[in-house]
Amino acid sequence: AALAGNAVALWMRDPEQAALLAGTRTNPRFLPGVRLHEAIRPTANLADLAETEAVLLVTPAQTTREMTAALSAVLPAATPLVLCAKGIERETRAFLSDVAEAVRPGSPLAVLSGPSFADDVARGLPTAVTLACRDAALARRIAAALSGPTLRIYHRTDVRGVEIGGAAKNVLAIACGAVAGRGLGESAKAALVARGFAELLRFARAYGGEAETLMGLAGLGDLVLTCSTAQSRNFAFGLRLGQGLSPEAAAEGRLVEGASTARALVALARAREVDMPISEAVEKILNGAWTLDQAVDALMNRPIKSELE
Ligand SMILES: NC(=O)C1=CN([C@@H]2O[C@H](COP(=O)(O)OP(=O)(O)OC[C@H]3O[C@@H](n4cnc5c(N)ncnc54)[C@H](O)[C@@H]3O)[C@@H](O)[C@H]2O)C=CC1
Ligand SMILES: O=C(CO)COP(=O)(O)O
Repeated sequence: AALAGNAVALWMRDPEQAALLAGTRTNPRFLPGVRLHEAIRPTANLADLAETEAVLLVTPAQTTREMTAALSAVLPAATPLVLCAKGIERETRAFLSDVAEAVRPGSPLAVLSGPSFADDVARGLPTAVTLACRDAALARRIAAALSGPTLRIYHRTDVRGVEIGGAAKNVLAIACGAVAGRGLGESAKAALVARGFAELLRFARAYGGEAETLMGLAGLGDLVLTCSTAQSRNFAFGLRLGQGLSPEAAAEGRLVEGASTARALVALARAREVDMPISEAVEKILNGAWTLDQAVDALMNRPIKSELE
């Protein structure tokens, strides 16, 4: 937002961290080596966001409900909220836009997703993402306001498709990482990306997302990025699972959204009879029902069928 020429208030919950960031202009823990843009003003006071034109919510997916409620107390009802987390609410199996809509009914809501490591965006490396809002004019306005010389934002009205892409690709990236960690080869990884994408499409169709959205940045684009490199925490988590670490050890205390979302994703898929064998395998590995080798066996020994099924 700052690179696009906006004045930005950056809220964080810890007043000490906010003061430290305001003073040092660096955050060695979360963004090492990046100097905070001069147009960004850190604050620990949510009320400082009351007059902003739009709020980007970038806390973990499972905090969406509590954060939207906290924001509702300080924001005018007309302030657009842009959800940036990628996941599904674990307890309720609700999509994040439905969570925010339930807490703040009728207020403008958008979802921002797509292939974009925070580190790349903060360093001003070229990045392209998708923003969806049911109000097409608002989608265009927010996309234009946040786009800058290094960040290009496409807009759509398909909120569901964009949020499904972000949530599901994290689960699939864990599978890709596990294949890499177990040394199963690049061919297996490519097969997983392609068959994982087929799962994503099937799931989106069953839940009202548009196939074209999933073929774009928020689906295929983010799946390819997250399945390619250990710069992704989901991929790196899978990599360590593949090397034999337990889920707890593999997370290394970092946020792994795919691990939090896997069970809800699989439950939603089952509820509408969507076949998602790769996501199911990830969920079974995470809950201890299968070893990685059992998962590979199960995936390779499924009945031979048409590629389009
Ligand atoms: N890091 C990345 O490259 C990208 C992240 N995302 C998504 O953004 C979301 C957040 O991810 P990151 O920023 O990378 O995670 P992170 O773990 O680096 O940072 C999360 C931040 O949220 C704060 N936080 C955690 N619980 C909170 C709570 N209950 N209330 C207030 N603040 C809380 C933490 O203190 C931390 O500052 C995730 O859903 C992720 O999938 C999306 C695109 C790229
Ligand atoms: O969503 C991301 C890139 O688009 C970040 O992925 P990880 O959460 O796996 O690091």
